Amino acid sequence: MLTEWLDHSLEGRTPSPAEGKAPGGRFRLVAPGVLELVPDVPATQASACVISVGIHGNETAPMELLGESLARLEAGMLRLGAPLLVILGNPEAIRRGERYVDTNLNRLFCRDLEEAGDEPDRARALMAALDAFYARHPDRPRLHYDLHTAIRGSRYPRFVVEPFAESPTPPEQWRWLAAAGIQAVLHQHRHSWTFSHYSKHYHGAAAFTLELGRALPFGHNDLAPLAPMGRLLEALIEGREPAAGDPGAMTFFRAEHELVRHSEAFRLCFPDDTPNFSEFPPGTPLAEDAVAGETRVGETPLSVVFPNAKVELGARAALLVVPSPPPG
Ligand SMILES: O=C(O)CCC(=O)N[C@@H](CCC(=O)O)C(=O)O
Ligand SMILES: [Zn+2]
Repeated sequence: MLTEWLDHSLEGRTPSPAEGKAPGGRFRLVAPGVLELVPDVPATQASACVISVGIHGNETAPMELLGESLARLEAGMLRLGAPLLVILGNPEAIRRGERYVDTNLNRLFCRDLEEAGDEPDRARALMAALDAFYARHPDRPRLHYDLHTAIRGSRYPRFVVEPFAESPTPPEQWRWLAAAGIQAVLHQHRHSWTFSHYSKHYHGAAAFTLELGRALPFGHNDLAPLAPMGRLLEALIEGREPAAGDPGAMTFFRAEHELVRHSEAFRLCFPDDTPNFSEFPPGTPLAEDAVAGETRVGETPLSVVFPNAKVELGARAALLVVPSPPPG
C-alpha cells in the first residue's frame, strides 16, 4: 500500500484503502499526496518528522529515494518508530515532468498568501496539513527535510540550504547531515517563503532544503551516492539516533545578496551551465537588467548558487554567497 500510494497519488487516484496497518504502526491519507504514519510505540527521543519530495515536479531522485524507504518499511525491513508526515508536493507538475505548472510552489509558503490558482491552493493545503501534524505532537522536536535536486551541476553535488529564522539549528543536525554525505551548507540571509522556511519560521522545526544532485527524469537517477542519505531517512522513520559524522567535512557558506529578475531583458553574464558555487573575482560582471542595471562582484569574491535567468519576473535569479565559519 505504501509504495502504491506514490503511484496512485501521481495518477490522481485516491489510494485505497485510505488507512491501514504498517509495520510498527498505521498509516492514513490526510490529503491527496499527503500520508501520515503513526507509530504504535514512538521512540522516546523520536522527532515529529516531515519528509517532502516533488515540490518541484521534475526533481525525481528524492521521490525514488523515499519510494525505496517506504518499500522497505512495507516489506517489514523497517519498523515505524516516529510520527511521520510524507508529502508529495506538486502532483500535477510531477505528472507533467515540469518544475511547476503556473508558478513556483516553493515561493508560496507564507500565511499571508492571498493569490488564487492551483499552486497557491496546494501551498495552502500543505501548510494546513503541516500545522495540524505538528499540533498533534506538541512535545516532540520538530524536523522537516524538503528534498530537491538542482538544475545545474555543482562543486558540491549534495548540499543543504538552511532557511533564515530566529530559531537556531540544533547542533546534532550538522553531525547527521555530514554522515549522510552532505558536502556543503548554505545559510540563508533573509526570509525566503520556501517550504522548509515555513517549518522553521512558524514551527521552530529543524528544517532544510536538501539538494541531492541534479534533476533528471525518472529512471535516470544514480541513487548510489544517496545511500547515506537513505540511511538517515530510515533512522528518522524508525525513531533511531542517526549516524553522526564530522561537520568539519562540510563547507559552510552564507548568502550575501540575491539577484532578482526585474525585467524581460534580464540576463546573466556567464554561461547557463555554470556549476553551483562557482566563484567570481572582484569586478566580474554577473547580470544585466533593464530595471536594476548591471550587477558586478564588489571587493570580495562571490560564488553563485541556483543561477536561472528564466525565472518569473520579481523572482530570485541567483544567490550570491561567501564562505562562512562553521556554526558553534
Ligand atoms: O537548481 C536550481 O536552480 C533550483 C533548485 C531548487 O529548486 N532549489 C530550491 C532552493 C530553495 C531554498 O532556497 O531553500 C528552490 O529554488 O526552490
Ligand atoms: Zn527544487
